[in-house]
Amino acid sequence: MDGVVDHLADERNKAQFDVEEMKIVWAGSRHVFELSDRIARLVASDPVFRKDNRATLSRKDLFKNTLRKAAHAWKRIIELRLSEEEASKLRFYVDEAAFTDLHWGMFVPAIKGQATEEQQQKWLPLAYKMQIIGCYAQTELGHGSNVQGLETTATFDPQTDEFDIHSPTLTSSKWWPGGLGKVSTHAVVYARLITDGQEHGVHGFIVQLRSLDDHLPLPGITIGDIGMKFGNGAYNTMDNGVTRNGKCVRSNVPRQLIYGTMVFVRQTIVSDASCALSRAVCIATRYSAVRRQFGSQNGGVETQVIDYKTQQNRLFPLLAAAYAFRFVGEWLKWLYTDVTQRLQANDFSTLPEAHACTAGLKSLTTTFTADAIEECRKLCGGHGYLCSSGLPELFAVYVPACTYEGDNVVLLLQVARFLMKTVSQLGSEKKPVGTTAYMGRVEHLMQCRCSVQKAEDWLNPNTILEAFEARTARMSVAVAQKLAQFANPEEGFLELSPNLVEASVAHCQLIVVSKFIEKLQQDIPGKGVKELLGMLCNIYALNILHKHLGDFLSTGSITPKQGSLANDQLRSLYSQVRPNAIALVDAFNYTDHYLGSVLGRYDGNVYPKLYEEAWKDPLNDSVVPDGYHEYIRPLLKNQLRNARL
Ligand SMILES: CCCCCCCCCC/C=C\C/C=C/C(=O)SCCNC(=O)CCNC(=O)[C@H](O)C(C)(C)COP(=O)(O)OP(=O)(O)OC[C@H]1O[C@@H](n2cnc3c(N)ncnc32)[C@H](O)[C@@H]1OP(=O)(O)O
Ligand SMILES: Cc1cc2nc3c(=O)[nH]c(=O)nc-3n(C[C@H](O)[C@H](O)[C@H](O)COP(=O)(O)OP(=O)(O)OC[C@H]3O[C@@H](n4cnc5c(N)ncnc54)[C@H](O)[C@@H]3O)c2cc1C
Repeated sequence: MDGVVDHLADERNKAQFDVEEMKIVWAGSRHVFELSDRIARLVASDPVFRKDNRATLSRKDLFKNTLRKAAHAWKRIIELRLSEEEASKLRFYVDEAAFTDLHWGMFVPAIKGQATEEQQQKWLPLAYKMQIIGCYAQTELGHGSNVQGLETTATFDPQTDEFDIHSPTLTSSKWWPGGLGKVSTHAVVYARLITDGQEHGVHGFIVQLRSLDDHLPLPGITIGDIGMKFGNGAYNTMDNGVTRNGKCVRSNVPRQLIYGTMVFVRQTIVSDASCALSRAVCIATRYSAVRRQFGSQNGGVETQVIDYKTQQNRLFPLLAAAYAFRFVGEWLKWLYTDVTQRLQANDFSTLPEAHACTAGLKSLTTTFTADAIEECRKLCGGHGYLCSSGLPELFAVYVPACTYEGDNVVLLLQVARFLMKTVSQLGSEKKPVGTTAYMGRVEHLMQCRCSVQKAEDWLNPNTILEAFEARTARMSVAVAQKLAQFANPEEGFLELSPNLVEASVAHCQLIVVSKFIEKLQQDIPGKGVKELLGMLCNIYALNILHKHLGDFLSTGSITPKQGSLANDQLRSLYSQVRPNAIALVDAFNYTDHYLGSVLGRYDGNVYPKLYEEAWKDPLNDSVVPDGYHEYIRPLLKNQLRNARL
């Protein structure tokens, strides 16, 4: 900021907490903060990583530019001898969906999680050095959610000791895998295993797709890109592929681990949600402090839009959710590490819970984040619709997260199965543990009464927790009782699926709230840091309570009066957060390069930069547009009737 006027300086001076300490809390540790900060600056200062031209590039140029960036990133990783952690941060800050996401994010983890020792020794060194590039080829044209319905077959031929991978139908073409269309040389292909004419369900197979000499597809394999996707630049930096046929090398692992890569990636998606959400919130918050509309008295300045209660009511719950998702993401990472260690010791006992938590939280956080990015666009008024705000592209890149790695509704139905199983086992030897431990107090939760009498009573974490637990337990038990009335449980499950999904959402919201509350029980240094986090936790919880009041009231978990008091408390919390809003988004420590938004600039110098940015549009290369002589002039001169268009 040297020599630059900080238009948000007054806002920063209002902060009542130690922003530098909050940056460490957000990053997770001082080590991660320092590493992230260093790598973010490295990326921001490298001209190859510029991204302000993405909206105007053609698909081919966009894609080639992504290849250039990926190659440059790899070069820098080698030159600077970056660690795995640093390299992954570098790719994060380059901020462009690319085949490398799938290589490092799914292909390598799939081999690590599902391949035998021997296979790992063969493939991992090649993958680590990027001497092969891999992708994750599960989804087909005809089946995505229904993994057991995949049609690709892998038939073992004992004579050649090979598997014949076959796409027997058009709908069995692998369709969607990122990186497959144009870049990947190898894939983990999911196919139905057939030996001796017998089927053994879906397994993963490492398949070479392209020659390592000239990149041409190997004989019998047809590969291409599936076409333009939603948004202009956005996800179109990625090649998503279609392929048929191939040959492969044998794989043999326990059935439960076949889905392991999805559990891993869903866990990373929850942390990613806090990144995408915080980014949108940072843009909307800074711009809301810069933007002024109405309220001028005697020719004085107008009101900053962030001071309107409606703006706060829309924005601050999103800010609170960004922090909430950060902390639940941290916890989920711990849960995943724990389950992985157990699996290595052949202990599968916590896998169902890990599956339910990753599936449910992936669904909850991505749905919320996608909606929140769009809300942030609206919070920025008309300028939010400009590509230079960064929000349209962020939305277009982010929104498929609601679909990939499991459609969000399909995933909530998985949580519902887990919840119903838990309810059905109540009263048996098997006691609910972990995130369902509260079900162990179901008798109390079914009849307890919320004690809130005045608005401030809602600041008690135990009060909030019990209201959320009572709501979820009562919704789950109610739907379980309805299910029990069906002679055929699967028929009942289909019929009641909307109620089941609602119970799952309630359960996942409870997890997020409880993990935020647990975070606040830790030692958190820094003046005012814990206090501010406490306010955000309360905003997150009370806003859900307000938005889902129907659930809380219909289950009798709170009274209408208590619901109204929660809303009063929310308004008071907004006033307390308001002076800290800019500092709370500064704590994300995003560079202007990463934010990619004129509206979210650190210095708040929005208007001159918007004006400057507009002139860079290719349409402004000439004053009189191309096409004037053919189409505008004849129109104006009334010569269209004779014109050849
Ligand atoms: C290091 C840097 C990291 C960076 C990260 C990079 C991320 C990059 C992001 C890039 C962007 C996009 C990539 C996108 C990739 C993809 O989309 S890959 C394809 C993903 N596909 C899906 O997610 C499909 C969704 N469908 C399913 O998961 C299942 O098939 C479904 C469970 C919904 C259907 O199940 P059913 O047929 O009903 O049941 P079945 O399969 O028979 O299961 C029986 C049994 O197994 C339990 N189960 C199910 N899933 C899991 C799991 N994942 N883990 C553990 N256990 C699981 C299920 O609960 C049943 O248990 P039960 O005890 O018998 O009830
Ligand atoms: C950008 C992007 C990247 C991707 N990358 C990859 C990749 O790298 N590798 C890969 O293998 N795949 C990839 N995919 C595919 C992705 O995993 C699937 O699209 C996803 O799992 C959803 O499956 P589907 O498309 O079959 O949806 P469908 O299952 O056809 O869903 C359609 C609708 O049906 C509903 N529905 C489906 N089943 C049920 C049910 N049982 N009960 C109630 N409702 C139901 C859904 O909620 C949805 O509303 C990618 C997809 C996208 C968009």
